[in-house]
This record gives sequence, C-alpha cells and structure tokens, in this order.
Amino acid sequence: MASRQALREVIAAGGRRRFAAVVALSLLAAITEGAGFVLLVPLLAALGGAEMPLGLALSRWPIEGLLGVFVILVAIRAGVEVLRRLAVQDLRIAVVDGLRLRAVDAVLGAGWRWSSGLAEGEAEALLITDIERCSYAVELCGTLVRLAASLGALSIAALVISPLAALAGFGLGALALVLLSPMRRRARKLGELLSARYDELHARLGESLRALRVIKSFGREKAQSRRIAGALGDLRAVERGYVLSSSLAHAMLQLFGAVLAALGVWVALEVFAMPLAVVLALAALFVRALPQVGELQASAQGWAHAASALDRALSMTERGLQHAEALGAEQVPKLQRVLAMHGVGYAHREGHSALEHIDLEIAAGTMVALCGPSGAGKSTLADLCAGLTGPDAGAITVDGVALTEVNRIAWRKRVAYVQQEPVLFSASVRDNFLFVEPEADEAQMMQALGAAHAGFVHSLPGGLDCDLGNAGRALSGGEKQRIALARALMRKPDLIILDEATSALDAGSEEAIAAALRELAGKTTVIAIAHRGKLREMADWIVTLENGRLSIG
Ligand SMILES: Nc1ncnc2c1ncn2[C@@H]1O[C@H](COP(=O)(O)OP(=O)(O)OP(=O)(O)O)[C@@H](O)[C@H]1O
Repeated sequence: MASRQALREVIAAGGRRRFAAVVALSLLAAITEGAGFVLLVPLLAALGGAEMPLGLALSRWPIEGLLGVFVILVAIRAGVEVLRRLAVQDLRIAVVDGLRLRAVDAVLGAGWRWSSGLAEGEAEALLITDIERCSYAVELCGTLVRLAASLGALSIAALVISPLAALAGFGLGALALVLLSPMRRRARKLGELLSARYDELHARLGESLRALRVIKSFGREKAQSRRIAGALGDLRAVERGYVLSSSLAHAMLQLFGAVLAALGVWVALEVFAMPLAVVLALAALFVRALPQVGELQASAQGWAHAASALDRALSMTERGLQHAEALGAEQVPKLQRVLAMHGVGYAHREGHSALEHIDLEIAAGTMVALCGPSGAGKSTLADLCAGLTGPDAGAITVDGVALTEVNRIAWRKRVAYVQQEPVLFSASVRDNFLFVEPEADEAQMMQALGAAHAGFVHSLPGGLDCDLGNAGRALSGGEKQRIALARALMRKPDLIILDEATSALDAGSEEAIAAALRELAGKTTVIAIAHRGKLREMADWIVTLENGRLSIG
C-alpha cells in the first residue's frame, strides 16, 4: 500500500474531524513560530538602535510592545502545542482502538476454515504487534504534519524577511541534504534491520514461554537463554549502529547548517550589505529549519515503514471480513430425533480430503464413541457436527434440517464442546461459567460442578470466585478438564462433544463423569472422541474413522 493510501486509512479510521484538528493546531503552532521569527527583525533592530529594516507596521512599535507581542506569541504557541499533542493522542487512540476492535471482530467473526487455517501466531501478530506499529505510524503522521506546517511557516517568514536571501537559503539547504543523503540512507537501512531484529527477539521470547515444558524437560534452559542472549546481542549491535548513524547524520546536518549559516551571514553582510537584524533573524531561522528538514525526511521514511504494518493489519482484517461466517436463516434447530450426515466430505486444503462420503445417523439422546488413528478426521467430523464449519460435500442435518440452512451460531449455542487441552479464561470459575451461561445462578453452578466431579473447586481459595488467571496454571490437567466439563454441562446442551476430554483423568474421576453422562442418556446426545477407557465402553455404539472414511463397529 502506498504511504498516501495509508494516510487515507488513518484519516478514515481516526475520523476527519480529529485529523483536521491535528492539521489546524499544527498550522496555528507553525504560524505563531513564523510570526515570532518575523518579529525578531524589528526587535533586533530596536535593540541595536538601528533603522527598522522591514516596512511592517510593527517596525514603528516601541521595544516594550514588541517584546510583549513576542511573549504573547510564545505563550500562544506553548498552549497550542499542548492542544496539538492531545489531538495527536486522540487521533492515535481512535485509529488504534478502532483498528484493533475491527480486527478482533474480523478474526472472531470469520468462518472456521479461514481462522483455523491461520499460521500459528499470525492472528496474534495482527492483534498485538502490527497494531502497535500502527500506533507508531499515527504518531509519525502527527510529526509529519507538524514539520510540514512548521517548515511551510518558516519558509513564508523567510520570504517576508528577505525573498532573495530566503531563496538562497532554500538552495543551500537542498545542497546540504543532497551531500548528506548517503548517511541518511545508511540510517534508514539500519532502521529496517532493527525492526527485523526486534521481530526475531519477540519470536524467541514468545517461544520460550510457549515451549517452557519442552525446554525444561530436555534440560535446554541454558541453551535457550543463550539463543535469547544471541538475539539480544544482534539487536543491540544494530541498535547501536542505528543510533550512531542517525545521530551522526543529525550532527552533520547541524554542522553543515552552522557552516552555511556563517557563510551566508558573511556574504549577506559583506557582499550585499544587508541590515544586521535581517541577517541575524534569517540565520536563526535557517538554523532552526535545517534539522527539521532532516527530521521530516527521517519521519517520512519511518512512516513508509510503519505504513507497511498498517497495510498488513488492514489487509488481514479485510480478509477476515471477507471470510465472515454466513449466519443463515433465523431458524434454530433443536435436536430431538436425529443428527445425520449424508455423503459428507471436507478438505482443509485443496487436494487433501480430511473426510469423504460420511453417511451417519446419530439418534438423539444416544452416545457415540468416535475412534480411529491419528489424523483420521475425528476432530474434523466433530467440528462439522458442532457447526463450526460446513461440509464441502453432502449435508449435516438436525432433525432433517440442514445446518447450512439455519443460523449456525444459534446451533452452536445448543452444543457444548470440551477439548483435550481445556481452555479456561483468566477469570474466576464463576466468570468462566457466566461466559457460557450469563443467566446461571449459583445452584446451577454447584450442580454442574457436582456432575463433572469437580467438587475440588470448593477447596480452592475463594471457591467459585477463585481466579483461574493465577490458579489456572497451578491446576492439574485433570482438574482443568473437570472445570471445562462442568462449564459445558452448565449449558444443558442438545449435543455434547468430548474430544479426548477425560484423557487426563484418573479411573475414579472418569467413572464419576461416565455416571454423570449416563444420567443424560435419552436427553442429551453425546459424541465422545475416545480411544479407550470408560467413555468408549459405555457408548451406545462405536464409529471408527480411517483415512477420512467411516467403518461402523
Ligand atoms: N486446520 C487445518 N488445516 C489443514 N489441515 C488440517 C487442519 N486440521 C486438520 N487437518 C488435517 O486434516 C486431517 C484430519 O485431521 P483431524 O484433526 O480431524 O484428525 P484426528 O483424527 O482428530 O487426529 P488426532 O487424533 O491426531 O487429533 C489430518 O490430515 C490433518 O493434518
């Protein structure tokens, strides 16, 4: 995306009024600054007791009046600068929060096929890293507007003071920039390298947390620590080079500016015999403007870089929105007779079928154990029954109504899904329950905990109010599974899908859960992916999948 397109996106996301406020306040700050420089001429002349060189009305003011105006201008500029910073902050918040919420909606609202196909960390990178960079992009955008306005005002001020000298100053400034461009190019390259090194370090740090168990169990703590130290070393080396090179570029620009200003002063005084007040005001203006030109260029480069994060965030959000899940009709099916699959086929990726020709009828209120080797398609079939996604071929029907013809989200509200690696929110047990059943009361929660054999929750600090954000990590796999199961039972679903959901339980706990499931017999349909154990034994029938095809036992 071109930087200009990114600017349009910033304006669209932040709102025209907020952006206009940033521009207006930047212009106002710039005008007061420019006016201050113009005022410098009569002020210097008055201080030196010389003739007033400018033909402005101001030139006839007494020195006290000029100094008073000068102070007022500085005060206005300081006040406007505060407002300008606030306006940039408002714009940044509006853009970043707007983008983030849109991206969250896109990821959550996208169809399962798209979201489950995202590479690991892709959505995380979008929601966290890229959008943080967008924040930086908006700040740079504010800086660019400020610098452009300031340089515009300083140029006008220079033209007002002396058109000829101003034009000469523009020429010399351009020359300085051309001469120093190799240094700035190097700084830019290092800036890009720095971003890549940061990405690498973040990846290493994230990986260390995700793979903590693997790292520790293989005794590779020191090795991982060395990898991070290596990534840090690479980053710091580039960082140092970047700071050195950009500071040098800045220092050289200032030095060049000073040399050129000194030369300009000499030529103006000695060759053109210009009044001292004019020459000094112009020199001060030139010294002020030159680093701003350098900063403008550096910010423009930074903007081009940050705009690419904006591009990524927007295009991925757009893709998510394009893959938004079709909700279907309002009709909500209720499973009372049969959940049926007719000729169901599904491929996660082209040319690789996960399921083929699945014909299966599950009578409501019965329990089916789904077995088969790894990769046979069990989870895929469970996802289809849960209405997470629709089949590529054939149909899945609930009491004769195809899931493609009903509101799939409404169907999912009738389904409870418990996976092998239970995911509990970083909140209290109570809030975990309320998330799935907002109207639930304490009695229902107690009942669900009892049915899932999760009475241990009462002995946790705070009981139902125990914060799983802190305690979650301390719970065993089996304990987490039981809380997740209780959360599923809270819903009183039509269909429960258990994906190896009791794999971490001891025989006693599994037996207790089996007993709870037995009580649901005739009322709730259960699909349990289970290779062995109680759930498989107690199932009304066993369905075996092999290579995406069905064989019924
Ligand atoms: N999101 C995905 N993208 C691409 N391919 C996938 C995806 N999920 C599953 N698959 C592929 O689909 C096939 C069936 O996978 P599935 O997870 O349904 O098998 P499974 O029987 O549940 O396996 P396991 O017992 O190991 O969990 C496998 O070949 C798998 O690689």
